[in-house]
Amino acid sequence: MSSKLGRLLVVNVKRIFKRQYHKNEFVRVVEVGPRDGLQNEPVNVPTDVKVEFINKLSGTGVPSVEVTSFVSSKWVPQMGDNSEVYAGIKKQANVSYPVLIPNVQGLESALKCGVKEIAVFTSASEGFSRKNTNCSIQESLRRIEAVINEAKKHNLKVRGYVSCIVGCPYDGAVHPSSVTKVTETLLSLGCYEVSLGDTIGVGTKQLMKNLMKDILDVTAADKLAIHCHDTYGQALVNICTAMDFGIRVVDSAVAGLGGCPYAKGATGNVATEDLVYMLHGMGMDTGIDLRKLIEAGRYICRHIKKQPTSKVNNALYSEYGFD
Ligand SMILES: CC(C)(COP(=O)([O-])OP(=O)([O-])OC[C@H]1O[C@@H](n2cnc3c(N)ncnc32)[C@H](O)[C@@H]1OP(=O)([O-])[O-])[C@@H](O)C(=O)NCCC(=O)NCCSC(=O)C[C@@](C)(O)CC(=O)[O-]
Repeated sequence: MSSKLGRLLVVNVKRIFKRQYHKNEFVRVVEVGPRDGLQNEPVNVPTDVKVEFINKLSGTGVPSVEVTSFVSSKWVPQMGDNSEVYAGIKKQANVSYPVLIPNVQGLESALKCGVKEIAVFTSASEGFSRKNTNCSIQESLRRIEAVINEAKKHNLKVRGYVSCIVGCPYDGAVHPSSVTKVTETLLSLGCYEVSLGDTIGVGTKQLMKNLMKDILDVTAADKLAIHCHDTYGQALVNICTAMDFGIRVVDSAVAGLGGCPYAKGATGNVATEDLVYMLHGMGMDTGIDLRKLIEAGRYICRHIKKQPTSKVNNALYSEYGFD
């Protein structure tokens, strides 16, 4: 057998094994409701409500809750109480509390609060990068490098985000190779994991497959997470597709909260309740208590005067009425 054929066989066997789900396999859910969920909320959410919301989420068994962002409050006023929120929450030993950081200025403020994990963010499309962070992708990567160099001195864990993995509200379709290139750069700069964001929820199963094939040629699945907005109702399908390729970390927001202020028309993230219901139905383990999650979703929705968009939340609530 030629060595080329041998290599091909190994790659394909690895792919087949990656597609298998094992009973009770752990899927790490990253709850982004307090940050991605609330950042675009027009109603002013009082700091004590955010703190109570995060404490309730911490009690559900979710291993990671993205708490807030240290971005400019002129750009995102809703996150202006970042330090107070971070200081106010009860930190549980088994939960990570990452915060979103755009630049060294944001990192310096976050360090004063004693954060242990941060998330940096860029985009696979130029148009979104400019609207969201007022700079090109290249410039955002330079900022990220400076942030990571500083973060390393303080032993912080750094997670990365790439937005617009299939489509951009300004530039249209995004080619997988743009996502792969930015993801590789983030990993090489020192991110322990990169979350791939379908910011405007335009992804379909086929687009997700194309992306996975491209990106997994150069990156291991255990370095990736998936972050799907549900604008077109495709989020769970796209998450399953990413999981078929071996991804086991999924971002979501309780009650389906969310949307990015710089991605017009983008609605909420996939709802954590719907995700957890699906994963448990697949025999997978998340460590999350669905009932407590529903209560956390109901709590925040009462305060922002919205109905949860989570189908599971609404179905179970109307059946059992617990709260
Ligand atoms: C990146 C900047 C700051 C550049 O904004 P800029 O205006 O170009 O920044 P600048 O350096 O020229 O500074 C202008 C002013 O902002 C201040 N400033 C500067 N930095 C900070 C900071 N860190 N914290 C507080 N203040 C800050 C700075 O001090 C100055 O204040 P002034 O002198 O005018 O009073 C701005 O564009 C920004 O804050 N953008 C963030 C936008 C954002 O948060 N978007 C949503 C998050 S991303 C997302 O949702 C997608 C994701 C992650 O969920 C995944 C997905 O779904 O795809």
